[in-house]
Amino acid sequence: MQIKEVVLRHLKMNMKFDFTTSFGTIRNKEFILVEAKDEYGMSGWGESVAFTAPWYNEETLKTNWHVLEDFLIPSILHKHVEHPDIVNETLLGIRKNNMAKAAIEGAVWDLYAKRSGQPLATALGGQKKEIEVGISIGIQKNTTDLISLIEKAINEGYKRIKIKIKPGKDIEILKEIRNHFPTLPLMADANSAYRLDDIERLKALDEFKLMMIEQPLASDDIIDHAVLQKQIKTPICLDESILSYEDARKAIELGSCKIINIKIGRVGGLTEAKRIHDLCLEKGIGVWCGGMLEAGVGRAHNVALTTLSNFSLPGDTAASSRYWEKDIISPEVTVHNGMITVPDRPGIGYDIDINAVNELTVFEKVYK
Ligand SMILES: O=C(O)CCC(=O)c1ccccc1C(=O)O
Ligand SMILES: [Mg+2]
Repeated sequence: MQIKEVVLRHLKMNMKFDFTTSFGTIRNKEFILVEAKDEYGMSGWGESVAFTAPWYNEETLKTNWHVLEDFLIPSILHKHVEHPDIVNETLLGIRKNNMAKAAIEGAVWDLYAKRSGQPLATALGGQKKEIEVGISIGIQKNTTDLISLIEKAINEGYKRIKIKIKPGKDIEILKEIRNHFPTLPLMADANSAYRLDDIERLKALDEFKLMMIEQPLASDDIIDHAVLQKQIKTPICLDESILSYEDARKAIELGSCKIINIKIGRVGGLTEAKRIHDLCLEKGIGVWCGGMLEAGVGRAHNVALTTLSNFSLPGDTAASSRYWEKDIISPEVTVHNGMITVPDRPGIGYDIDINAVNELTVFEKVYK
């Protein structure tokens, strides 16, 4: 196929809630939507998960726009693209900037799947017809609020609950949660808020029988995590530290984690995400699909990826309606009893609500 035109749109969407993690509070969602058109005028869609501030990682909406406009779009525009697997290879001259790469690669994957008349999930090799999902709840002002949010999520059927923790907002809170919900599938995400010096505090979390603790130590670390894993019972799941297949290989070899949270944006696209998934399957490492508060396009990509066999743990892909009054896709992503039914139409399998997209777009630019 030939990519004849790419449209970048900067969208602003109101989120239903503020999302607080150990690194800060995300209030509203601004992101880049990528539309790639082929020689027949057919469109594929991708979404950048970079936020406006470089808190989670170093990328931002503006750095993504720059990298897309000046490097990534010129490197694929009017080129012959046999298969989306080669997109990242073609873009290899560019280091990191994984969220920018994933956004354009995702659009090409959607286009490829549509052209070949198959759902994106099938094009990726996924077999599941429905996927299990959990929910990620931010840090709350008080534990009473947190408990009631957890209760609501359980009643909605979510298969596991993830809470955000940091030093001082951990042991007491988890104790309270366990008092209310002794057997709840529960995990905690620290977003790099601890250091090895906090080891006693981290050991104290073992008694809560968490499914895992996500990214307790530094965002670029795999050495200290290996030291920590030997001293705590709770399985460590890495998020921020794993940017590629190579990172995953090294972390697994060192024993830095027992589980990996795969985020398409963080690893530079679906092709790399699939490679990491396959490696983890071979090495007996559990995987699940992380979330970045995505709008509909990114959410649809997460659904498709999660159909691969080794996504054996519930991910963070909650229903569209949890985040948005109205999503940019139709139908929206819905969750029943903690399950999402995988769409069986070609490509991402959800239509783009172009009126909604136009309403939410603050700036757009066409490249051809
Ligand atoms: O609901 C979601 O999309 C997942 C939310 C989440 O946990 C998260 C959201 C923003 C940035 C980082 C993370 C994370 O997984 O660490
Ligand atoms: Mg995380």
